[in-house]
Amino acid sequence: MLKFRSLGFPPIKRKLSNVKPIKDFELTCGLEIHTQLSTTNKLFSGSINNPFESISKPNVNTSYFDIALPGTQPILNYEAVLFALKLALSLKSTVNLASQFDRKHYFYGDQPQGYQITQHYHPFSKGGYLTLSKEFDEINEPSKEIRITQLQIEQDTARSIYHQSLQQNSDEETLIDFNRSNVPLIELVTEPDFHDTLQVKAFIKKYQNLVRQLKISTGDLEAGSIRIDVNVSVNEHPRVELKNLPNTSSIVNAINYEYKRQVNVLKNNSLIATQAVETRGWDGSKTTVLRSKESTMDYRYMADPELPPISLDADVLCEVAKTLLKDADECIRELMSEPYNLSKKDAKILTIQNEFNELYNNEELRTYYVDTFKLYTNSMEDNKNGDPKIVVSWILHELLGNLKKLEISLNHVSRDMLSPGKLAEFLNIVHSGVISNSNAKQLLFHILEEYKLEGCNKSIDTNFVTLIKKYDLEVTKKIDYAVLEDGCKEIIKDLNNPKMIESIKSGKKKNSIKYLVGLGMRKYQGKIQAQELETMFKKVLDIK
Ligand SMILES: Nc1ncnc2c1ncn2[C@@H]1O[C@H](COP(=O)(O)OP(=O)(O)OP(=O)(O)O)[C@@H](O)[C@H]1O
Ligand SMILES: [Mg+2]
Ligand SMILES: [Mg+2]
Repeated sequence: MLKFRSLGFPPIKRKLSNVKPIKDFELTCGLEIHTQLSTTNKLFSGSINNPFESISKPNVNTSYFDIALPGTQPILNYEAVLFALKLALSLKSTVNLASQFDRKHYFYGDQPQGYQITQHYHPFSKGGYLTLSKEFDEINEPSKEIRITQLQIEQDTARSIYHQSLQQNSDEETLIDFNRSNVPLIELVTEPDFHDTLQVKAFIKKYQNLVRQLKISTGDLEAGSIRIDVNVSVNEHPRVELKNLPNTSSIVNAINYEYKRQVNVLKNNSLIATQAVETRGWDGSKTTVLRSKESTMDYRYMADPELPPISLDADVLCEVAKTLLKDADECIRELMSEPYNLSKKDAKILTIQNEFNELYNNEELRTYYVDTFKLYTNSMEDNKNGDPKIVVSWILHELLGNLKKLEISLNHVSRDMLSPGKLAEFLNIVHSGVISNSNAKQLLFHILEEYKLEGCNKSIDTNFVTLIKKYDLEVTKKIDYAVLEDGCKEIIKDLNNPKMIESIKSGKKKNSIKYLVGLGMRKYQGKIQAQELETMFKKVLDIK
């Protein structure tokens, strides 16, 4: 059996370059994006919606309707409508208060109904846009609006698995797994507004972030929760539709290839397509013809007589709009200004959900940061001391790292043992210098680990002052500098590496002093601040 998650081409690590424009030939692209919705049940049946079900368990989430037994009828799952509404409203798309379903007829093994239920004549919503910017999305123009043509709700097909038959002399056979059949999809169609690959890449990323922020999809391209067809044309010539693009690098590389190919065809005075729209696939290095669409496909669209229109009340739209979160760019901008003054990088990490993550979502993370920041800076005002930057660095580097390592959800810890107030208190203690940074990191890990071992029970001791005493983690207050100097000299002597010492002294490998500091921390069991040790090593080595 094929392992679904590993299907596709290996991701390309190098940075994807933008398309190189060829004089007098303008590239134009439009996208069709299919997004699997993470509703509990499927679109028109009560089956469990789990397109990631193990491939070794085919057809387990399948009902009679999903395999199209005659006589079975669709019943619309309104959770999918709610998800579509969230997306449409976020994209400022005008929602149709009475959209309808149509049948798109074609014959294929993974579509036993003989048609796909989609929305052709009266789609769910029309219009809308997503704005890209140079500042946040790394495009070349200061700002670029990509217009949305429409959003439509439709059902996914089953999954075809092609493999060689085990019987002698027989051809390749196709297995069909119906777990994916009837999973809800939204097809988003954009206007042909893209003129380079940076814009395409930026749009995909922003769209992925949006569906993750809305919690309507895992937004994963490689795993197939988002599948994108790209339409490519040059100047006023017909578009070519590209399919089978499993990830962003394939999309960018296929557009680059297709643009050059079409320009060459035009330079040779040939036609791009003999029929209206040619569909081509991507094999990892070139595009090849799959079919010439309109000539062979007559979908015979017709309204589905078994499904009434999706009738929505304008009040419902207002209620759903109220539940939507603030625009991600706005959140990033806010975090980059007073009082937080975060770097763009940190503000983005707090706001954007880069991957589907069960341990925290970014709304929780950002709120946790903001609450901790406020409590920490309030207490700073009382004692006129503190460094607001340590809040973000502890949350992003220490806390998140530990949560991932221990597989604990932020939601759990932030509700009880490490509320924003508790973390602010902890950071105050760290800043006061009672405990060294490295011991504080260990203490944080320790209490989280205890929490996990106790089955995430809130009865964990988080009285930091007593814990520091209990584990003897307090920094030595009265440092005898003469003793420390001897200690540092001893470390250098034991290290017995004159080459390294020379390179530190000469400034060639300045940072290697951190290695010495590490040795010092070990020697003094973290009871001396790293800074004190670094100063002493510099003194001993006569570094200014
Ligand atoms: N001149 C053009 N150059 C590039 N893309 C174009 C051009 N004109 C239209 N497009 C794009 O073609 C796509 C048309 O998608 P749409 O779903 O409407 O039709 P389709 O591809 O014929 O149907 P299907 O859903 O069956 O594939 C849009 O993404 C649109 O932006
Ligand atoms: Mg298409
Ligand atoms: Mg389409």
